Amino acid sequence: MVGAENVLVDDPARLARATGLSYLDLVRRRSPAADFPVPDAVVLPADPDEVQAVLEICVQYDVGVVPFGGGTSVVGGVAALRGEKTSVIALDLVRLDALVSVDAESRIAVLQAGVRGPEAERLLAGHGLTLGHVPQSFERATIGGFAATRSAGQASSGYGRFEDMVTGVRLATPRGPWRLGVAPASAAGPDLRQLAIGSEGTLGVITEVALRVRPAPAVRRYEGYALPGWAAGAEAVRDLAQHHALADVTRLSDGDETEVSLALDAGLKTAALRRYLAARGVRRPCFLIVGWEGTAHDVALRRRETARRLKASGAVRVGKALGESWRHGRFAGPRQRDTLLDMGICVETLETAAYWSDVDELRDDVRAALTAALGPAIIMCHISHAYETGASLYFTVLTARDEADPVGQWQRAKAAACEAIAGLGTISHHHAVGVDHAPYLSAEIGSLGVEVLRAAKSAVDPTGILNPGKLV
Ligand SMILES: Cc1cc2nc3c(=O)[nH]c(=O)nc-3n(C[C@H](O)[C@H](O)[C@H](O)COP(=O)(O)OP(=O)(O)OC[C@H]3O[C@@H](n4cnc5c(N)ncnc54)[C@H](O)[C@@H]3O)c2cc1C
Repeated sequence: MVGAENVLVDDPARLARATGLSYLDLVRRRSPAADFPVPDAVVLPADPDEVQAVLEICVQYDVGVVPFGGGTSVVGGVAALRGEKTSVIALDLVRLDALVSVDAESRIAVLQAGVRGPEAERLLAGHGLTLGHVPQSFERATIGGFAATRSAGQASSGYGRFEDMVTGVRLATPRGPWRLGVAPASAAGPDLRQLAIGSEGTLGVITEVALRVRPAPAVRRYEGYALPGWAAGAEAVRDLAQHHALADVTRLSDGDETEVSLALDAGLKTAALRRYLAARGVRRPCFLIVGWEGTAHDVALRRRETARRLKASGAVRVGKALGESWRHGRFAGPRQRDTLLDMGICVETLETAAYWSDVDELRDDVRAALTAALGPAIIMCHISHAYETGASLYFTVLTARDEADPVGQWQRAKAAACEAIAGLGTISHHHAVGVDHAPYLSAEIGSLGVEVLRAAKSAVDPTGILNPGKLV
């Protein structure tokens, strides 16, 4: 049905689809014990009909199916868990790589699930359009993966989170095809698109996504500011968010993250910059990156208002070099992980979001929990997604790796952070639930919420073949 050449059973192909890209995935892959499950086969369908046909065969033979997009999950979302099944396949969507249609009048484009971030932008640019979804995993992650995980891109303040962009979704399910989304807004009961988005491959395989698109920006302007400390920085971002003055990219680093940027960014004249900031009363700076995209007129107008409000909040303008340096290095951070691992360092990230009234307490609690679990560690934090009501918090942690038990070391630290988060913030602002956050889901949505998700799953996937062991 998909052709023998599109069913792979060789070890390299199966191993390549066995894990995502979390620190634990990387550590396990490096370990000689290689202690992680591997799919029995990799199947590469070419289109939605082939995806549907593969699911029907998997129902018939009771085979588990792990949808695989870019494989950038950092929560165990693509782990080849079997659940109660004796066999499991990785269903790689990479061949679903087409721009299906463009409705320029409605500004909607339909993309197949396997299209990666850069290719989506390339295909849309041919029509003078952009999606504007640029997460840090942009280069590898796919349209289907973004939808399945409720992804948030770095320009979410301007373009919205991925779920804000989705106008419709097409799924293949064990019960048959399912299409959702016929109008820009609807009061026809609960919005079932929102059930599909974030379903992490447990309710169906997303084969196509209809997306709100925008004219490709004529101008991109990125610049940097410095705030005198975290509290002042968070207050400035809250002020922007609550006065509709956020730039498309709005990213506030805490003091520790700023110090690391200052130490590592060769493009910045650090000593001169420190003197300049100190002269303006900013001794321990927190950098704020702001970036606008759009027409020259729109960018100028919005930039003026953001700048006016930032000045009133005590921000000192650092200039274009800082903004551009961040923009050019925006995908580089994760590439350094292998080097750090080689040096015996444990390096991982985690994220959450909370209402403004809880943001500071949550940041303190997570830092304290990580410090108690890890001992000496560098713990950096930034806000990269801001809303009128609150903000995300993203932590980057570096510490000496416990060579005797590197997996246990991080699992204990992550559990401590999750315990600190539960009740105050969300267990995931954009990394999704997967395996790692599943134990904390009921604290957020209640045991009844988990039951509702399980009931939805048993309606569309009665024999439980889809992504065993994830989400619920
Ligand atoms: C370095 C790095 C940086 C990251 N930065 C960000 C960021 O800035 N913002 C952000 O939101 N996330 C980020 N992530 C997390 C990750 O990239 C996102 O979760 C992304 O949306 C996953 O897309 P993917 O195509 O790689 O999906 P995969 O990793 O392949 O899959 C993720 C989950 O979705 C399911 N799935 C995938 N495709 C489909 C489909 N077509 N139908 C149904 N289910 C499917 C999988 O089964 C799995 O459960 C980052 C990850 C890394 C490694």
